[in-house]
Amino acid sequence: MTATGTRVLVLNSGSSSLKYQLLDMTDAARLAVGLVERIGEETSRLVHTPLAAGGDKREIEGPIADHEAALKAVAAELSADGLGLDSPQLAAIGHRVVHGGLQFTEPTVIDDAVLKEIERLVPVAPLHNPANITGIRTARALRPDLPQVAVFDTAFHTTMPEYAARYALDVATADAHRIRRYGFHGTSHSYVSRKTAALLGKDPSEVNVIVLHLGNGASASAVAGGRCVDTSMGLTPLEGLVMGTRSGDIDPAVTFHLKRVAGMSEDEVDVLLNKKSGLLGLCGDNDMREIRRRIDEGDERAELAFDIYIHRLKKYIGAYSAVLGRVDAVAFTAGVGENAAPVREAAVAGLEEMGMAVDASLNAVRSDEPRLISPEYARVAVAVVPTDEELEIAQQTYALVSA
Ligand SMILES: Nc1ncnc2c1ncn2[C@@H]1O[C@H](COP(=O)(O)OP(=O)(O)O)[C@@H](O)[C@H]1O
Ligand SMILES: CC(=O)OP(=O)(O)O
Ligand SMILES: [Mg+2]
Repeated sequence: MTATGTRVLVLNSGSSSLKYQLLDMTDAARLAVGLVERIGEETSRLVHTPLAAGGDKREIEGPIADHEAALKAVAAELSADGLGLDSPQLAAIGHRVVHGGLQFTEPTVIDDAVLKEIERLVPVAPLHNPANITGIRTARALRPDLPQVAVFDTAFHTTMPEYAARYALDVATADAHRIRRYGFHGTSHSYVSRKTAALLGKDPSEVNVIVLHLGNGASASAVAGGRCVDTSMGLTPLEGLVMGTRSGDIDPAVTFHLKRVAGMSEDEVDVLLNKKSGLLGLCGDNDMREIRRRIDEGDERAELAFDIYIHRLKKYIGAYSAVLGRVDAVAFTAGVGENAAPVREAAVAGLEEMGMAVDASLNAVRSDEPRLISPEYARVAVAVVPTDEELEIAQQTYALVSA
């Protein structure tokens, strides 16, 4: 496939948001960036910045019913800046697709068969794959002639050894239903682990990195010499760390208990664990900024929620240190990891015996650049490494269509 244009539109559809970037791949310049949030609510908001047109940020408020309406609104904003989807300079549209199962280990041009497979995986990514599918269908309807490429969150984790990926479940049952650890946020874990190696002046093959992707969804991964060897999310993006609204690890028997003793239905348990738990369930807020503000005012519920979040994070740092044997770096990324200095400080506090420490003044620096926050004497580099899933998706998409 040979692309005629050099631009790629990247769509990152979340359960209630749509993030997008239009890039020119000749120099990876961002021409437009934006976000639609609170899709499906009365208070939806589109924030669009036409960087190429030198235009100011535009904010449009008002209800946007679903991801189809969101993408059409984005297309209209791009058109207004002369960057519309009808442009002959557009080479492809790259989609973040959260669950690719075992079959998708590489970026893939989307045809009907691929779309069908992504649909088959909806039960194991119920918050994410439906939004991704709507994004693909809408984009295809707008530009049926253009290649659409899926870049999967699960792809980077397919290198995990069998003993890390397989649950200790009856093998026949697990295999019949393809139940195993898939892991997510892989595009970010891959990008950030490579950037961390570069920050240390090393090749990815030379370093062992623990990546902590802390956004609304959150996951940890152990990356040895550039390959993922373990990660905290599992069959679905519910396992592992405490998240904005998801519980992360719990005793699976809690689910039987909720059904048998608390009388909840399957769907109610699903909604409880995915949407009403995590930081939100613990203290009523899922935004780390708000939690820190409440802690500063002496709010004990917010403080306990923070402590539970940090305790889980610490457990994974410990576990992945043992899995890797030698850790060269711990990298914090995504909304919370990049911005919340108190989270980084608390997660590493007390780990001096493991060679990990945070320097308070380095940790307080705000920057969009990858940076070290550990003191010089520390054996393990602790770093803040901003993720860029959109750039990574654009590069993988363009590589595929221009090959
Ligand atoms: N300045 C900040 N301080 C603390 N937390 C922040 C800050 N900015 C953003 N966050 C956190 O980042 C989260 C969103 O992260 P992000 O990576 O954008 O998530 P997602 O991609 O899953 O939507 C917010 O819920 C918020 O808690
Ligand atoms: C997989 C996942 O949890 O993604 P997000 O953080 O975008 O919700
Ligand atoms: Mg994200």
